[in-house]
Amino acid sequence: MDVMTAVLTRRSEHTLRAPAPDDEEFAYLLRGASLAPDHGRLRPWRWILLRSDERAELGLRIAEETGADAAATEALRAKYQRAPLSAALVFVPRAHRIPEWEQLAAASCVAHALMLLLHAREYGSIWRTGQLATSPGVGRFLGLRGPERLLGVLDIGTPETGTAQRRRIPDDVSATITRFEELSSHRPESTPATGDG
Ligand SMILES: Cc1cc2nc3c(=O)[nH]c(=O)nc-3n(C[C@H](O)[C@H](O)[C@H](O)COP(=O)(O)O)c2cc1C
Repeated sequence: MDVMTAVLTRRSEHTLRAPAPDDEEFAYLLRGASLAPDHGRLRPWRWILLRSDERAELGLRIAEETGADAAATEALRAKYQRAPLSAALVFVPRAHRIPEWEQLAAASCVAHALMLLLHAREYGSIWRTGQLATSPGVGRFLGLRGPERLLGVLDIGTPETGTAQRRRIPDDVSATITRFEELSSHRPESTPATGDG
């Protein structure tokens, strides 16, 4: 699959079944994704893979925190078992002259590269955040340390409908592009030099 096709046909997949990549295949794909732009090559991220019952724990931690009743707890438990693999993306900011926002951008780039590589292998994925990303209980469960921050999980598996070339027509985003020469006519006049300087 060429890159443009991958970009045009990837979708966030809400319904994911087995199989998902095993640990070895995930590591292989991540190795490729790790070549995404990364100022300073700081690799400010790490991943925690959750499978089977481990995923349910995410929902249970949120249920504990929100005081969910039995039915809501069960719903949360099921919610976080939707996909065969949940790959938690942990942002690991490095103490470095490269500002933190650039490191966060690098972590986002690696996630997108990974999603495209998964898609090219006919896996589906969706980046999920919500309560999960801000829950202190989930952070403790995942063993986050110091300044680390959970950026969410990539749910990964095989899309129910297959990845059959659901090519999309991209929106017209030309209005977001300005040619510099168009800007210049609106620039304020430079103040003429006065006085005897
Ligand atoms: C940082 C981030 C967080 C997201 N969190 C969620 C989420 O919590 N739940 C969800 O259904 N989708 C989530 N998404 C997926 C977006 O909703 C999705 O990418 C968007 O609707 C466009 O759909 P597409 O990926 O199929 O093109 C997230 C995407 C990003 C980049």
